[in-house]
Amino acid sequence: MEIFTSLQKYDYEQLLFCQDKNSGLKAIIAIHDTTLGPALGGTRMWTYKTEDDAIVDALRLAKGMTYKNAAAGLNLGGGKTVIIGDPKKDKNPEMFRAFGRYIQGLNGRYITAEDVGTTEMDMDLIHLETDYVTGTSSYSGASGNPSPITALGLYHGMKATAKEAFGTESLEGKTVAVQGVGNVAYHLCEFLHKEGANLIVTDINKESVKRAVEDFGAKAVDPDEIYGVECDIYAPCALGATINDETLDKLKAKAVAGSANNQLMSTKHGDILHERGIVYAPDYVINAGGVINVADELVGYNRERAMKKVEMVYDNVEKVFEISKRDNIPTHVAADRMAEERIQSVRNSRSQFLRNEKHILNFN
Ligand SMILES: NC(=O)C1=CN([C@@H]2O[C@H](COP(=O)(O)OP(=O)(O)OC[C@H]3O[C@@H](n4cnc5c(N)ncnc54)[C@H](O)[C@@H]3O)[C@@H](O)[C@H]2O)C=CC1
Ligand SMILES: CC(C)CC(=O)C(=O)O
Repeated sequence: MEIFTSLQKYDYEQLLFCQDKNSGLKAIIAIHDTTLGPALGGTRMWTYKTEDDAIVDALRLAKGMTYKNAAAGLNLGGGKTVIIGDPKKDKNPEMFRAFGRYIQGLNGRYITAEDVGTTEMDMDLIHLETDYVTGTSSYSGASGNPSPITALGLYHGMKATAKEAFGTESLEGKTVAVQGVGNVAYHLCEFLHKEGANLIVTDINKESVKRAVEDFGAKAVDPDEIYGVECDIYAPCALGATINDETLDKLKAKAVAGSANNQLMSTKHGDILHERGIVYAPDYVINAGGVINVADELVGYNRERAMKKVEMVYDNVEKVFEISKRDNIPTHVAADRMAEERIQSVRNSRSQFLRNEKHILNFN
């Protein structure tokens, strides 16, 4: 891969490769843009087929965080880490401590949290080496695992999506097809079940499927079947790029609203959803609940205030639909416009993030 060509294409600031032989750490930290503030974004641990796949994932996820944080109104830039390895087999405490020291070396340009494959316990280990970590469990001002709060934001955003697609925000009697019932989607299913929605679920992990079937009366289907099921809303909550050439023609849903990052394989697929009249709630707008919650730690965590901000996911999703209709553009373009306008307005007055005594990180 031509690294600088890739960085220049979407204007990335920094890409770091962190290696620790002792613990087996192989981490890639991508910092996309710090115009709005320090880059905040989670750490994913995953078994990538190639190192290039890991780099591409880190880059795509970091850019998504820039847009997510901007669209959510946070004074934070975008970054993300991927650790190469199997989260079930390759973790050890020294690995996360070594990673924490690399984060500390960035002196606040990057702050981390959980993502797929990492847990509160991992964040606690990172915290032994640096304060630039959120979503920890046992420290004063910690907000814990963000997944249930991401689910809450997603639920609010799904209601805004239902209002746009069906004229009512009620999800009672609606059928939601959930792909991947992990940390976020399990809690989403709980909210949906309480409201009286019908659930169709799938996961490559049979235990997760069993739990959703037993706890919420969900109907289970095989992973490949989820795209073609009769449903009102398709909720992609596993990994990215599941809206692609192959799956689009199978989709029967009238709306797409899920937690996964980078749901569209390419922007072309967002255009096709728009042309077909399928209401798409842009991923980084609807899944911002978790980052909104952990960001509150940076100003002294207050759960009540954080929950109020997470409710705003409804308004943000609604705003995207309004821009989309006003300008007659697909919703993914509308969301990008909303985020880019905010970044540009700040960029006009200052450029890269520079820590100063007025900044959010200097809260005491
Ligand atoms: N955890 C959080 O607070 C946030 C998560 N996200 C995104 O939401 C998505 C889900 O995150 P988590 O629930 O934390 O992760 P998770 O790892 O707990 O859940 C993902 C689930 O998807 C399943 N899965 C993977 N590939 C699959 C496939 N091909 N078909 C069906 N199931 C499959 C996994 O077995 C797992 O149960 C990820 O894309 C993540 O980046 C976004 C914002 C915040
Ligand atoms: C704190 C995390 C929930 C942030 C993140 O990495 C994400 O929203 O994807």
